[in-house]
Amino acid sequence: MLRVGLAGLGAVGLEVARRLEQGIPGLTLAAVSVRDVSKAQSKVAKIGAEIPNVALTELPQHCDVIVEGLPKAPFAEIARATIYAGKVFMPLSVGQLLENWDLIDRAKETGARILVPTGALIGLDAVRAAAEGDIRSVTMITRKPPGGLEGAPYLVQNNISLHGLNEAKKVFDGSAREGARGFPANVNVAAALSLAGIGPDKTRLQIWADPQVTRNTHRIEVDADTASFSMMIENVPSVENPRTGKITALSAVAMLRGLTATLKVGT
Ligand SMILES: NC(=O)C1=CN([C@@H]2O[C@H](COP(=O)(O)OP(=O)(O)OC[C@H]3O[C@@H](n4cnc5c(N)ncnc54)[C@H](O)[C@@H]3O)[C@@H](O)[C@H]2O)C=CC1
Ligand SMILES: O=C([O-])CC(=O)C(=O)O
Repeated sequence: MLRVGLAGLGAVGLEVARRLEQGIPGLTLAAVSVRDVSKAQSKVAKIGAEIPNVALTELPQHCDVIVEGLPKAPFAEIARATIYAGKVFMPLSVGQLLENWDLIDRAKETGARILVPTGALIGLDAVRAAAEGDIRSVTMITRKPPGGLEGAPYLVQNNISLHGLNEAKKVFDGSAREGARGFPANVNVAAALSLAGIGPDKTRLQIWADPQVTRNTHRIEVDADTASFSMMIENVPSVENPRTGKITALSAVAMLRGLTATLKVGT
């Protein structure tokens, strides 16, 4: 049995916990790290009892694989602990991976692996395949309801107000790296896309605050020597955190399932 640990039990962690508790062959939920154990227990009864709640830095001692579903601030703590312990690290806060890039070299030394799920996105298999050839450009255009973008550091720093918006407004146009830094709770998908393709500085990103959309929408356009393709996903917001598409947690579940599956489909 592969022992899975969950860092954070919000929209992503909670759904992964529920799915693991329902049963995934070859995987067991071994430990969690949450701040409010009684709240977690009200959602998944075994937490705090059969499933221990431990400090972030201790989680890797109990597990083989850690799924990270935290806000930006505690990311580095669990990422470092997992990678230093030589375990498998599955981050959802992918933008923070760009901010802690030394971890890749550290993982090479310790034997840790960093597996980034497709998350709230689409088609990273095609982007990775195209990257084996020559990709000329990758552009992502994200549209979110204004409320989902409120409070983003880039908006605050640039005095961009979304109050009373009644038509779509482009609030960012730049690289995936700058976008992930300025909107850490919104475009982890752009960071993942950039890592699958041509990197965070060459991947272009636009972010629109759009009062007409109710779903977080990401459109990707790729131009490569092997193919040109465009893809779009409209994410149903999760109940626990409307900024996070429901599919995000399920992408992590699908990746976990692939760790032990006999038949694995997709790149
Ligand atoms: N890669 C992707 O495609 C996507 C990534 N995300 C990112 O994934 C991450 C998780 O997203 P959600 O589950 O929606 O976030 P969330 O806000 O619903 O949950 C985060 C949880 O972490 C807990 N937490 C905070 N500090 C903690 C600490 N020190 N120790 C233990 N727990 C702590 C909070 O109490 C909360 O329950 C976020 O960074 C989000 O931006 C979200 C959507 C898509
Ligand atoms: O759920 C989404 O559509 C994307 C998202 O929040 C992120 O990438 O951080």
